[in-house]
Amino acid sequence: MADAARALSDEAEVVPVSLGDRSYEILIGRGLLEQSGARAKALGARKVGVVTDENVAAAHLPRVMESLTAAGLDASAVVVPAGESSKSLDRLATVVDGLLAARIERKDLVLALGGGVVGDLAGFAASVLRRGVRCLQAPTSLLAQVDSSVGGKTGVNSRHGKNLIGAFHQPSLVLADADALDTLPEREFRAGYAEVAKYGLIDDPAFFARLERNWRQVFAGGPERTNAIAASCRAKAAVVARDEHEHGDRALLNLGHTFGHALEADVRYDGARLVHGEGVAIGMAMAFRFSAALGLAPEEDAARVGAHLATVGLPTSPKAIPGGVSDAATLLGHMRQDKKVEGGKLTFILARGVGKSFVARDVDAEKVLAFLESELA
Ligand SMILES: O=C(O)C(=O)C[C@@H](O)[C@H](O)[C@H](O)COP(=O)(O)O
Repeated sequence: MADAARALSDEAEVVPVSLGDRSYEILIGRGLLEQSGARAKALGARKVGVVTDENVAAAHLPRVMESLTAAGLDASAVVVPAGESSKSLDRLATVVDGLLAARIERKDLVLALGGGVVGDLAGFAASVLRRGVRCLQAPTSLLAQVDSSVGGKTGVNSRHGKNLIGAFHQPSLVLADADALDTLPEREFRAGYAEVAKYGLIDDPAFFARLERNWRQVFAGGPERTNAIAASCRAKAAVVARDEHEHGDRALLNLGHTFGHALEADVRYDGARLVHGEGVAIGMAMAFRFSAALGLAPEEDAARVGAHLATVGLPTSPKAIPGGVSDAATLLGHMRQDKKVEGGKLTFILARGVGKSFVARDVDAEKVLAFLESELA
């Protein structure tokens, strides 16, 4: 890293992601968007193609463009509509076209400015542009800061399911600017909190217990929020460093996602009814209830998980989704498209208790169906 960028890092918390020659840093702190020009320059770019959405552009694009041009970089922007519907092949084509029109070259940078949708879309665009251009992730939502901007999963949705078209493309740097969370709508913040709680539920019961005690401070901002973000990034970085391409225990990060993605697909990614983090909250509560129903986890742990998520205002049942969802067989059909399916067999992340999650392969579809029926009754 160049000296100027190293000096700037002193003010931010730095979480390394160790992946050999593709290693990078996650910087967590205030005022990082204003440093995007210096950071991009330190990465050796001449041009930067910013990809963002209409809402984030209104809130943050001017200061990012100013920072890039002040650093002497040639900056352009592609702005997409906000919401999950932008994670489509059609939108990908317009983003790639915009980046090509701006003549973003191989040694330049794509800067993903936004939440999970923008990060996944822009990251995927960077992975295919001229067969691979580097990407700087500048996540502006809690969900993107603690999860989707880290680890290199990029992609778009298909009519067959969520994130079914994509690539692993690690970012070159992640700038998680705490200032961006100050103006995040409460529903978005809460949805991102589901992914924070996930890290405790996977393998860190002490972190989950701390969240149970201190969630109000996390919502309020200040050091407890920064601690929660940094702890989440450290947890994710460790898993990604062990298993970058999800051959093994990276699948643990999918806790709640098999049910959650099926619900998102079922409502056709209608964010007015269900956003991703809400789907994950319902999915995690279901994964614990399913684990209890299978006799794997104590009923009290399932109840405890549901109670905490509900306490912060997250939905915990598919019946809470406005407009309702399809029947159990249809939901099971969505799950059969999950990327963790192997030889047609369903894989779930189940738990033996809080902080004791594991990957369960070859889960009996009849048992899943019966469980879904009970959840919808
Ligand atoms: O990074 C991972 O690995 C995850 O599974 C994190 C998830 O929270 C994230 O939503 C991810 O994009 C889902 O991945 P998918 O492979 O199930 O599409």
